[in-house]
Amino acid sequence: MKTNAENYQKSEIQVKRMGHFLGKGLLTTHGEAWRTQRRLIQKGFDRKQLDALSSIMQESLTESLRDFDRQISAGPVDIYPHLMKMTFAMVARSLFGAKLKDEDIDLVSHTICTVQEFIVRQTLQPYLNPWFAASGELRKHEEMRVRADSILMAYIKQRRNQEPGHDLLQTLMDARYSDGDGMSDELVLSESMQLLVAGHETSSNGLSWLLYLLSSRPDCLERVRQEFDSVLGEAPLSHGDLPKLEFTTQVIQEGLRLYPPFWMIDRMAVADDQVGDIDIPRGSTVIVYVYGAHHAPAHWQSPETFDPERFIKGSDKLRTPFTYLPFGGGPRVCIGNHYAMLQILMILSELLRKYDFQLTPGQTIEARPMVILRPKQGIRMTFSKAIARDLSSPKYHPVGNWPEF
Ligand code: HEM
Repeated sequence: MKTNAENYQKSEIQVKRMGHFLGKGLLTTHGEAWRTQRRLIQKGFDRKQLDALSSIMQESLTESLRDFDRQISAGPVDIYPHLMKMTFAMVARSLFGAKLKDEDIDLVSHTICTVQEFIVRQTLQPYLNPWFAASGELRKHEEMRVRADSILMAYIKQRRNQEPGHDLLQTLMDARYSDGDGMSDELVLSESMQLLVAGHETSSNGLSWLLYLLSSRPDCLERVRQEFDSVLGEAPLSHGDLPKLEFTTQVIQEGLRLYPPFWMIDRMAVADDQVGDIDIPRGSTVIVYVYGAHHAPAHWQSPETFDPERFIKGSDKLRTPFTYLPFGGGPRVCIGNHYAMLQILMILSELLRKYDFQLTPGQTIEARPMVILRPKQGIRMTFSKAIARDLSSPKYHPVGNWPEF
């Protein structure tokens, strides 16, 4: 991932299969083309830009919570699809601006989900590819993509004739190559689509596991609530609040350790190589087993225990490099990692402010390692309006009585 990273390119599923539907962009290119794009797009995720995006994100969240409020009043819900809807709307509006219409968000989200599932089928059952082509399955998915493209392209064309926005679309449009040229509309579109794909099910997945973990740890949940109360008071969260939310950040880091959304990262060796005493012939698929590294007893004390304190400030200096890598590592480390942390903290702060929540009893929660580490049968929870809490009465599990995971 770092040493000799150039020798390990993205695997066929990403470059060939995803590239067929998504065109060229950060996820599907490598070499000089990738490096140039990465440099330009990175600006969209710097501190100044995240400050500017905070208000669009907050606006989107307020809108999503209205819908969520209606859903939870009818009884227990599987939080997974709800959080996915919430985070996707947020990423989509961070890209295309607060005015992006709900129906357009829904159509693009549905397209991405359906096309992604199709790509997985193409990869797991490659012998069916001739049939997919002959039966019209392939064309059906291509047409879906064309429809989603045309919707997003209309926003891009419109923006070319409008006042500049404070969103990621503007960053993509304003970016300039060394010769002074900007990206074509087609490239802006495929980079936008790739950011939507990459940000689609990642933060929501992390958040779902986090709520599950917190529902079993009232002591941690209470500390998180107290930290939000003391840092934010009644105000909405903005990017500048992040360094003050130390414990909550540790809780999120520990959640991403136990349940890394990207449980593995795949690469293909371009040329022969050797790592330690292992020969890696050209063409080998190499899997970076993120889940394994995060749960290895050699690197983590009681690895299955939920213990946010292991991420106490400065602890990373004592850790063996690359034993904690929820966002990957090296030059292709997640470009949206700071955005994702902001997004998770923002949603968590509002959910805790508005609701108390409990895990619905009697369900088995299991992880299912698909492209992302999904909960196999979802995670059902009951939400009720948060009541004023009496913090003086010690009603929670004492530290030391924590359940194991
Ligand atoms: C908790 C949330 C997230 C997690 C755990 C996560 C994890 C990752 C990982 C592990 C990689 C590296 C993949 C590889 O090396 O093959 C990656 C890459 C990437 N992520 Fe994220 N991600 C998250 C959220 C996001 C969000 C919200 C966005 C965009 C808005 C995003 C955009 C990207 C992009 C564009 C890449 C490819 C970067 C490149 O190859 O240069 N991610 N992510």
